[in-house]
Amino acid sequence: MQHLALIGFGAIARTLVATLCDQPDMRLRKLSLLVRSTPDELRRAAAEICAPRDIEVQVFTDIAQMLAARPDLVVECAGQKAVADHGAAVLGAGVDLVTASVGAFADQALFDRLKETAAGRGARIILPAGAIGGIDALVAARLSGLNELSYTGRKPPGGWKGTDAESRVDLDALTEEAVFFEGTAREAAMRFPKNANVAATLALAGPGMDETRVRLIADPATTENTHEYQVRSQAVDYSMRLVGKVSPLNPKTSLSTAYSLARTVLNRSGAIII
Ligand SMILES: NC(=O)C1=CN([C@@H]2O[C@H](COP(=O)(O)OP(=O)(O)OC[C@H]3O[C@@H](n4cnc5c(N)ncnc54)[C@H](O)[C@@H]3O)[C@@H](O)[C@H]2O)C=CC1
Ligand SMILES: O=C([O-])CC(=O)C(=O)O
Repeated sequence: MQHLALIGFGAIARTLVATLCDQPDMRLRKLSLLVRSTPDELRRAAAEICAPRDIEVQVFTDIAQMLAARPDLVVECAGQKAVADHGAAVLGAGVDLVTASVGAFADQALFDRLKETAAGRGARIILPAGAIGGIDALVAARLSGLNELSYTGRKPPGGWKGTDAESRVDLDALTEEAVFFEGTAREAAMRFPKNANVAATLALAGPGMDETRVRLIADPATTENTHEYQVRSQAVDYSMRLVGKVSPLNPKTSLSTAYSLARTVLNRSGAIII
C-alpha cells in the first residue's frame, strides 16, 4: 500500500503511523491526514515521523480534497462523529474505510446507510479488533450458535474523566472500584463514545448491540485498562482478559489499539494475512 489516509491525528494515529513507517511490507510513499484545525502543527508532527523515511505528508481540512488525492485506504481514528460525518464520502468514493470508532454503529440508521453505500460502490467497512482481542474466535462461536456474551471494561478513574461516568460517581473520591454502568452494548457505545467502542465491536462480532451485556468500572486500584469477556456457544466456551497499557498520549485509550489498527492495515499490504 503506497498511499494511506487517516482521519484524525491524535494518540492512535501517531502510534499507528510510527509503527507502519518501519514495516517492510508497507512500502508507504504518501500519508494524507484529515484534521479539523491547526494543520501546521500537525503537519510538523507528521513530518517528524515520516520525513526520515521519505514519506510525503499532505494535510487536509476538507474530506473531498483528501479523497481527490486518491488514497488506497482511509483509517478513521478521530471519534464516532467523524464516522458519521465522513463515512459516506469515503465509501461513496469507492475507498475502503477502517473505523476505530466502531461504537458509531450503535446508530442503526448510520450503520445501514454506510453498509448500503459500501455495497453500492464495491467498498468495504473494516472493523478492527482495537483494544479487544479474540474477534476471530467470537465470530466462529457466533456462527456455531451463541448462548451468551458479556463484557466488563475496567479503567483507572482518570480514564473516565470528561465522560458520563462523572454524573454517576465522584471519580476523584473513589477509594474502591465502582460499577457505574450496566446495560447493553448499544447504550454503552452511545453514552461512552471514547471508552466503549470495544463493546460495540464485540456486539457486532457476536450477538448484536442489544443482546450484549456490558459493565463499566472505575477502579482506583489499577493503572491499566482491562477488558474481559465470556463467551458460551455451541462450538466453544471461552473467556478472555486483556490488560492494556494506557496510551501515553491519551489516558482513555489502550496502547494496543494503534497496534491492532497497524495489523489491519498490514493485512491489506503484504502477501500473508494473519
Ligand atoms: N476500537 C477501539 O478499541 C478503540 C477506539 N477508540 C476510538 O478512537 C478514537 C480516537 O482515539 P485517540 O486517538 O485516542 O483520540 P485522540 O483524542 O488522542 O485523537 C483524536 C484526534 O482526532 C481529531 N478529530 C476529531 N474529530 C475529527 C474530525 N471530524 N476530523 C479530523 N480530525 C478529527 C481530534 O482533534 C484529535 O486530534 C476515540 O475517540 C474512539 O472513538 C479509542 C480507543 C479504543
Ligand atoms: O482503548 C480502550 O481501552 C477501549 C476504548 O477506549 C474504547 O473501546 O473506546
